[in-house]
Amino acid sequence: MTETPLTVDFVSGAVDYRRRKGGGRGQALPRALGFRPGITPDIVDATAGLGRDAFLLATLGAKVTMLERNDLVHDLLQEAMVRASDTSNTHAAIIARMTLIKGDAKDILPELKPETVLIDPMHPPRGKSALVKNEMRQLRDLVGSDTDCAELMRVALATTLKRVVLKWPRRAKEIEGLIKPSHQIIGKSTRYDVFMMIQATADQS
Ligand SMILES: C[S@@+](CC[C@H](N)C(=O)[O-])C[C@H]1O[C@@H](n2cnc3c(N)ncnc32)[C@H](O)[C@@H]1O
Repeated sequence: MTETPLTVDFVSGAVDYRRRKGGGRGQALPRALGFRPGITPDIVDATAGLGRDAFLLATLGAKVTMLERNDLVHDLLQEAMVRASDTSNTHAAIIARMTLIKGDAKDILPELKPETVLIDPMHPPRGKSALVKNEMRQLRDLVGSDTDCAELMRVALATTLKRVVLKWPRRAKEIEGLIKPSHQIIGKSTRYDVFMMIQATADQS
């Protein structure tokens, strides 16, 4: 059977379902990033990928700057943003809150000096690889394993003003050499490690 090519789609399927039926600000990701009643952070998504997290955050009202270093993934995102904008006023309003930049976040974050950063690198391969979703496997085939994610975390922790959130598989090995997170939000398969900058500085002293 031929495999469907990797696509980015903000108007149908799982992404659309999550927009319409998802748990809003109560979901683990927005909570980890500091969404509160009346507070909507501006976010830099340093590892944009297929844009699903960024789109969800923009749906919840956040301005999201997406960084993606892979040329093909960047272009898929850009095309999907144009298609979504043309679909409806609702989608156009969400996409208007999303900005896409091509390049390596390790170089761009120091220029942006962001307040809140999300980092979701390609995760280490799981033992039960058949369970890895098809599109994630296709993305991994394209971009590789993000073996520099420890360095990306170090740059993010050094340049972000308020909060860095690392999205990581719940049971995966820790990234070596990182300071301890201020707190964690643990879901069924995913864990969010939250690094608050004031505490991160205090921990290092
Ligand atoms: C696991 S995917 C992110 C999935 C994304 N959170 C989503 O909701 O679709 C990781 C992506 O981050 C990109 N990436 C990894 N390290 C990066 C870096 N230092 N700068 C820019 N992009 C990076 C990879 O090319 C890949 O497309």
